[in-house]
Amino acid sequence: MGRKSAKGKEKAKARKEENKQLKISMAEVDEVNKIEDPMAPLAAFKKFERNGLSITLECKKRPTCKDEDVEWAFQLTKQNMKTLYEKSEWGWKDTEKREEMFEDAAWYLFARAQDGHLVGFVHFRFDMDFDDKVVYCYEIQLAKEVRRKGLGKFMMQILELLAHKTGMGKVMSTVFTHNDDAQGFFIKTLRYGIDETSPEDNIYEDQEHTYQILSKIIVQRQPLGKAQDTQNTGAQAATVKT
Ligand SMILES: CC(=O)SCCNC(=O)CCNC(=O)[C@H](O)C(C)(C)COP(=O)(O)OP(=O)(O)OC[C@H]1O[C@@H](n2cnc3c(N)ncnc32)[C@H](O)[C@@H]1OP(=O)(O)O
Repeated sequence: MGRKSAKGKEKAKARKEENKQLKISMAEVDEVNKIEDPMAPLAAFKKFERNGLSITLECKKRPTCKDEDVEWAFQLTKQNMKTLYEKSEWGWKDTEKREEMFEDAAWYLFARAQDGHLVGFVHFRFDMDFDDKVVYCYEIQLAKEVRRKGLGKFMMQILELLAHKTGMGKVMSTVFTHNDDAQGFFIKTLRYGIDETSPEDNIYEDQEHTYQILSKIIVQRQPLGKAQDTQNTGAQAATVKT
């Protein structure tokens, strides 16, 4: 066996560095998933009082949610999305969707009306997507009576703030190309772009897909160590237009 070339050594070193960084990132995501209430430093975002709505927002990890609340979220998702899923390459399967929504790794941002009944939710996760630490929005679903009043935008802005506070690099979501409401909402209003991992961005992919992966980069303006610094809350919130 001959000697490895200098180039080969450099590549191996770079790969080792990448693996090391990946392990660090994974450990950081694990730490974030242990936070009890990631919205604690975002008190100003726990109320939405606008356009005739008076809504309370609460952020919970799935194991601390009531089963009946997650079941309500599942039923709303089915009501809003079943037809859209049936038009996609995935189809709709009650068991699969329910299992996904009940997984321990799920986080919920619930929206409640003044009398306590649920009107909407976001199911999201702090996770790794390839090499990136991300907040992945699995689902945003609102009841019909509270739509087009700014609540969806407000909830997605909370997700961006959570990503910022916890040092995640982007917020991602998967959206059907035939869901005009969601396309308008994510691309035009929230200014999400097509993620590099979206199937149409893959030059080796010639199959047509009915979904796109969208994302928004979160610019980190402070070191991760200060991610939970509550004194910065006002300044962070001010950077987000609601
Ligand atoms: C990752 C996923 O979960 S994809 C699936 C998304 N969920 C669904 O499709 C379920 C049904 N829809 C909904 O639950 C909601 O309508 C959402 C989440 C899409 C949007 O939430 P809303 O509270 O209704 O949106 P919000 O009022 O914040 O809208 C802000 C802006 O987004 C845009 N927008 C919102 N809904 C729509 C729509 N149906 N069509 C086009 N643009 C829209 C508009 O510019 C709107 O501003 P405007 O009302 O002043 O024109």
